[in-house]
Amino acid sequence: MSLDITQVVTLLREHDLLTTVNTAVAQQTFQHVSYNSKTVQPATLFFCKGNFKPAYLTDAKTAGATAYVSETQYDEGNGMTSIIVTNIQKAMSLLGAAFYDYPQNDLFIIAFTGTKGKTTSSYFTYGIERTHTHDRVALFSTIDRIVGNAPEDRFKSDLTTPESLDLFHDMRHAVNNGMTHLVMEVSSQAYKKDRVYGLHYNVGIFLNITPDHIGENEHPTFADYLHCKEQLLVNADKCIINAETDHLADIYYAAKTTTQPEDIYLYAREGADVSMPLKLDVTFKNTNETLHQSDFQVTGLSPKGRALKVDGSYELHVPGDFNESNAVSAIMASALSGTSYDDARTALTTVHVPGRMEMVTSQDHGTIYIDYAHNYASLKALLSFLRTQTDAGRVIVVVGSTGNKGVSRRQGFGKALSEEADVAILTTDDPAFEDPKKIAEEIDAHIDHSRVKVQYVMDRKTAIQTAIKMSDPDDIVVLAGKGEDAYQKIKGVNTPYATDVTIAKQTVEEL
Ligand SMILES: CC(=O)N[C@H]1[C@@H](OP(=O)(O)OP(=O)(O)OC[C@H]2O[C@@H](n3ccc(=O)[nH]c3=O)[C@H](O)[C@@H]2O)O[C@H](CO)[C@@H](O)[C@@H]1O[C@H](C)C(=O)N[C@@H](C)C(=O)N[C@H](CCC(=O)O)C(=O)O
Ligand SMILES: Nc1ncnc2c1ncn2[C@@H]1O[C@H](COP(=O)(O)OP(=O)(O)OP(=O)(O)O)[C@@H](O)[C@H]1O
Repeated sequence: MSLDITQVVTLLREHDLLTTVNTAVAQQTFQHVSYNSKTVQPATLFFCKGNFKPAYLTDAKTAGATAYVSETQYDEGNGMTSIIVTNIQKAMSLLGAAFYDYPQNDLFIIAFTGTKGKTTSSYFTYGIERTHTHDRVALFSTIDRIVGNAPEDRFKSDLTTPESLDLFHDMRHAVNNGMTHLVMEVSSQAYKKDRVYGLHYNVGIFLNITPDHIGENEHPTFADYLHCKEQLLVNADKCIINAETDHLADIYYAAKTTTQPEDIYLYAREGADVSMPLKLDVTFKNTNETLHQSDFQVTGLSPKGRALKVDGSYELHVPGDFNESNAVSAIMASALSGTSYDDARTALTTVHVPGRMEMVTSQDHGTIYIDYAHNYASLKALLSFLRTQTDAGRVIVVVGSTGNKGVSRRQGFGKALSEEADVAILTTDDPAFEDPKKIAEEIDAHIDHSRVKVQYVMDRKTAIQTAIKMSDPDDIVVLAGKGEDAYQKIKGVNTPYATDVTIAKQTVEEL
């Protein structure tokens, strides 16, 4: 892979991003691109972005960077080619795609956004596409990034949607590994930070939106959050929208700005209250639901919905009524890539999503669910589903909340616990630089104590043990918020943590 200075300048000019360019030498070719001085090699085009310090440019130059792209001119860059732009994130995304030779052109890309269900729906789609493509599908999710089928092609993600240079690097890697399809999650931050600027998807899916990710370092307002999420549809050839989402009209019109109505698909559960007079294309209904499994029936309603050929019954071994809706989005998205009903039906029976609705059973105590629910909407959806499945026992929830972000979640947890839980064991999540006890007290301030018994057990492992030990066989114990996280973010350090599933299993074994 390489990029020469003429291509850089042309591309930036075409997109009206170039302010000035001062070339150090006439002909310059870049063999590497980087936004981190620690990874710079000779002949690197270096990007100065974010909370950047000029000293990083000195480091980059010393390591062999020959040019830098930046919104500001730096003395530290004297002797290098300086490429000054109006928007570094957009420039980085465009140049990243060009450097890696537009790998997106060789991939059928299915992209999900939504406040909740992105990871789950992406795993469902990945499972279906694995069957359909005979294992030639990549996955960029919050949990894992999978760029091939060898063990070394699978690694943990640091962000839901990677920084643009990493994104295009990994796409190229996937294409070189023979991948033909990509399933990816696109966070609202990805649009806020232009990590996916210029990227188009074959299919874009909008799952739902509820207030979240609003605050310092995220979105200033809900309107900004909604706008960022809608950009996924604006950049998709075909759009699938969950018609049960809040703000449907706004979302539909965003899709319509660039996509013909014939290519916009709406789905909803049978009997759902759809808030605008639009015709559904696909509907679904539950036919059998237990704590372990969901059976549901999908029906095409409109001519284009029927043309997807997704009609029929499906079996999902990831419980939760909300997961039926996630599965329908995956079925429709895969159908648009040419997947057959049989492939989708077969794949969904075996699909597993790490840290989502994981179940651990015990003999003399309750059934334990480990789930990534970490805001009001998800905890409410999770607990109300579990509540409908248990007539006798109590719902015991172990939960904390993150520090220095998503502060509104604390109130949301208090509300969801008041509405659906019997016992809340307040504990530590990822406290960052905050005191976890104070976070727990903030959750507690929103709990209705006439309905919910509250305990504080700040060590998460002890909290889990306490919850399991206090449970009776017909109780349900929910370990919420961390999914399969193997760390706790404490004072800027990812402190190793055994995972909720491991601790739950160990506790059960030791009982
Ligand atoms: C607010 C935000 O978007 N921050 C992201 C951003 O940070 P940044 O550009 O300021 O980078 P930085 O780490 O402060 O460093 C500044 C620059 O100096 C460079 N540097 C640094 C040290 C050095 O020695 N040399 C050097 O060159 C860094 O490589 C970087 O380019 O770029 C970094 C990668 O380059 C990201 O890790 C970081 O995400 C932060 C950690 C984060 O957690 N963001 C969250 C809010 C996020 O994006 N979440 C969404 C999911 C939530 C949702 O659904 O919306 C996601 O997609 O994951
Ligand atoms: N469609 C849905 N509606 C409401 N809640 C959901 C839905 N799907 C999943 N959930 C709940 O949200 C939790 C997180 O799900 P998932 O990881 O799939 O969402 P996500 O959009 O990737 O979340 P995040 O942005 O927080 O990573 C699940 O563990 C489950 O409790």
